[in-house]
Parts: sequence; structure tokens; C-alpha cells
Amino acid sequence: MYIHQAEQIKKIDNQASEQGFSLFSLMENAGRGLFEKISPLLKKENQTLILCGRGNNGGDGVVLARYLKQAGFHVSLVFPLSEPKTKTAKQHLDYYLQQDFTVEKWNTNDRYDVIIDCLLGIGTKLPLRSDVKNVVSWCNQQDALRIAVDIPSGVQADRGDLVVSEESEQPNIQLNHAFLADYTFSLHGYKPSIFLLPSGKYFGKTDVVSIGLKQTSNVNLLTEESVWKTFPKRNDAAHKGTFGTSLLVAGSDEMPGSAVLAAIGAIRSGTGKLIMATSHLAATTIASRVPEATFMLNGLETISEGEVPEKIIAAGIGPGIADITKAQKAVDELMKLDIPLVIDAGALRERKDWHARGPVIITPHPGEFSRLTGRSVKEIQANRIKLARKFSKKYDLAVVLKGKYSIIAFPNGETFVNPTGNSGLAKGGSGDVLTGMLVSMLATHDNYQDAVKNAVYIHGLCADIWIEKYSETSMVASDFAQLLPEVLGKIEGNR
Ligand SMILES: NC(=O)C1=CN([C@@H]2O[C@H](COP(=O)(O)OP(=O)(O)OC[C@H]3O[C@@H](n4cnc5c(N)ncnc54)[C@H](OP(=O)(O)O)[C@@H]3O)[C@@H](O)[C@H]2O)[C@H](O)CC1
Ligand SMILES: [K+]
Repeated sequence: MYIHQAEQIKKIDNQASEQGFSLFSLMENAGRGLFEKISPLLKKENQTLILCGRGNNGGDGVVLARYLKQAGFHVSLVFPLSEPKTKTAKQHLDYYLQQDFTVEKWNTNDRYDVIIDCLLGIGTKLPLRSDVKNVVSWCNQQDALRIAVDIPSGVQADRGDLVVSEESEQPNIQLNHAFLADYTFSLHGYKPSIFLLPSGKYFGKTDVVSIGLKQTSNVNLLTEESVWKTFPKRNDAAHKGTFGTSLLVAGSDEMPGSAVLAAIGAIRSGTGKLIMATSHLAATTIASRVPEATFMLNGLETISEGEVPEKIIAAGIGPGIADITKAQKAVDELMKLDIPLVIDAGALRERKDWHARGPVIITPHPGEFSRLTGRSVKEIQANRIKLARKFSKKYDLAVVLKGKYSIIAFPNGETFVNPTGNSGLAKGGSGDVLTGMLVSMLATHDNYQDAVKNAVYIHGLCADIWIEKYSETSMVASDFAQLLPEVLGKIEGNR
């Protein structure tokens, strides 16, 4: 599933127009596609209000109104901000009027069952003017089903922040900030703000309306199908060497549990062998929970001094590590190897030089990414896709920016948004499991990008499977020991 930035959409539209596919036809396709998605949500006796702005988002509303009226729905088409100003929207309004359909006057005392927001789309530039604010605020106070076209009015296409003023300090839903949709139907593809905060809270259920344009974007939503297709097959002749040895530098006397969780993530995700470089105390704890692991005792010290186990094909460092200085030295040593390296938690610090022989994957949560980039968490949350891409490109490494809709940005510009996961993952230890899974999948996949995508998707899917039976509140990171076999069974079974 493609995700498009506003600028990309404009380019695609221009290109289509140069190739003979007029904006008039695109708007016709948009209105027709919207009719097909929206009409099943309406009852014939419903009173539906379509509120149109002056741009092409408003034009989409005019076409939709025509189709709904032709199909016998009770629709009031209203221009609360005055009539359209773009050429294409005007053309469609002319055609609509020629079919003997009418435009209604804006009357805030009228009551509607359904309100369709075609006020502003990707042409929005904040701050919102007060005339739009008033209309949006009225909509949000009506007892009606609210449907937004392309994006809810008040939300920008590419950024997550809604109000450019001190008011925006309040991240919760504000009735006059943006149209609070029950459904949003995006044209051509999703826009980044669906996956950003606080904008994402205003979209409701989402779907895409295809308008006949060629799909190209290097920002995509991960799908389960792509995981089935790329998850490695295990042949019957496999032995423990076939799937490679993974190294996890994790755990300390202070934090043995993180290493246990990382080890569980790794051992349940396919690696042939697992070496845990850890402290004596942590090793005892790990051995009782993951007897399959072998150990490099005093692991962090030994690796930081340049002694690294042989024949490892993927490594990860960070969970449960307390000594930041030694962690950096160990990272320096691991970067000399020509293998993929995951850097997480205690090992994830600002560095001047991120250059490594093999691919580097960093897994910050927003707080850690704030430390790495010097930007506030709020700014990061509002621009997760853009900032992850920027960091990835600048330092030539893969960024897994964790949180709702984790972002995976690769240095070649390919970027993925992960749709799986829920608040069950917002617990200490779930990141440690992910690091273990990543290392293990890097050891078993031929393509490192597939390994990263699959680990992130499957990690979230475990939490989604958990809430089919249990509560998000009750999930803990140790549950992955049971969830991974179930979820991987599902993935392998679907191939
Ligand atoms: N390929 C596609 O996906 C297609 C999508 N279509 C639809 O077109 C819109 C984009 O249309 P555009 O005309 O570029 O822009 P908008 O309709 O979103 O908005 C322009 C109007 O919005 C006013 N505006 C902008 N910011 C504010 C604000 N902060 N407060 C109030 N008003 C604002 C602006 O007014 P000005 O007076 O400032 O100019 C414009 O009137 C896209 O989203 C889809 O819905 C096409 O139909 C087909 C191709
Ligand atoms: K809209």
C-alpha cells in the first residue's frame, strides 16, 4: 500500500495531465470512487450534508454529490466558505448545476445524519483560518456520522501537528482543530499524517480510493503478504549451522531481564545458534529461561577489547547494558565486522562516525531518537517519516523508529510504515524482544531489508494476536515466548 506526500501527488497529477489524463477526469474518478465507498455507509432516508471548500477537495465533493443524488440519496451540497475558485472544481459545479441539481444555503440549525467533509485537502497550509475553524467545530458537535475526503480538514498531508500556535501544546483532540472523522477516504493513496500524531487521531477508519493513476512511491505500508513472501523457508536437510550463529551483547548484573527477553526473541525467531555476550549473573538467569543459548562471560568487556566470537553472521548490542563507555567501544569493534549489526537501548548514543562494514540498524524509541537528533519528542512524533528518512540517509544506516506505526527507513530511501502492534507493546522489555528477533531474522534472511521489515511486522502481529484473546493491559514481554511460535506458524502456514 502506497503512502504519498502532497508534493508527490501534485507531480503525479501534473504528469497525468501532460499525458492527456485531465484533472477533470481525475476529479470525476475521485467522486465516482468515493460514491462507491461511501454509499454503502448511507441509508436512503439519511439526510446527508456535503461541505465543500474552494479548492479541488471541494470539487471532489461536487462530483460525489452528483452521484449520490443520481442514486436517490437526500444530499445537501453546501459551500460554507463561498463558491469554488479552481478551474476544475468550477467546471464540475457547472456540470452539476446543468443536471438541475442545486446548491443549498449554509444553515447551522439544520440537522443531518451524515456530514461529509470536502472543505480542505492536501492544499492545506496551517494555521487554519477562523472561518474553517468555525465550520469544523460545528461539524464536530453534531450528532452525525462524519466522513472526510482525502484528509480531515485541519490536518496537513505530510505533518502530524495541527495548530501552529501555543494551543498545539495540548496533544489531545480539540474540537476546533480538525474535522473529527469516523471514516476517511484517501484519494490515490494514504498521506503520511494518517500515521503521525496528533493528526492520526482525527482520521477514524481509513481506506483508499483509486483514481486511475499509476502507483509509485518509496514510502509504503508493510503488508502481511510481503512477510509471507519473504520469510525464509527451512529445508528438511537443515542443521543448526544452516541458519547461522547470532550474537547478542546484552544484559548486566543490574539488568539481566532485558537480556533474557532479547534471548527469547532471538531463539524463537529461527537462528541456528545464539551466543549471549553478558555478565556472569545475567548468564545464570538467561540459562534458566533459554537453555539453548551459549555464553561469552564478561562479554561486553571482552568485545570492547576487540575479542569477538568467530563465525557469527548477525549481531545486536544494547538491551540491559549499563556501561555506556564500554558499549561504545564494543560497537566500534562490531562495526569492523562485515555482518548486519543492530544497535539498541544502552548502546544507542550519539556518534560522530556511524560507518560500518556491514548494514547498521538502529532501533530508537522517540525519546532515544530525540537524544540522537537533538529534536523534541513532539517534533519527532509529528514528523516521524521525514525525520527517520533524513537520519537514515545522512548516516547510511537503517532506522527503526519505534512507537505506534513504527517507521523503517533504509538508506536507499525505501521507507515502510508498520501497521501491526498495539498498546500491549508499550511495556518495558518489548523492545528487547524486538532486538533479539531482528538479530535472529538477520541471521536467517538473505536480504537484510526483508529481515528488518519482517521482524518489525511480526513483533507487532504478536501483540495483535494477543488482544484477540486477552487485554492490551495484561500483555508482558515474556508472552512473546508463546506468541512467536503461534504467529510464525500463521506466517509459515500462509505461504
Ligand atoms: N491526485 C489526487 O489525489 C487528486 C486529488 N484531488 C483533490 O484535490 C485536493 C487538493 O486540491 P487543492 O485545490 O490543491 O487544495 P485543497 O482543496 O486542499 O485546498 C485549497 C483551498 O484551501 C484553502 N486553505 C488552505 N489552507 C487553509 C487554511 N489554513 N485555512 C483556511 N483555508 C485554507 C485555500 O484557500 P486560499 O484562499 O488560501 O487559497 C484553498 O481554497 C486533494 O486533497 C483531493 O481532495 C483532485 O480532485 C484530483 C486529483
Ligand atoms: K477534507
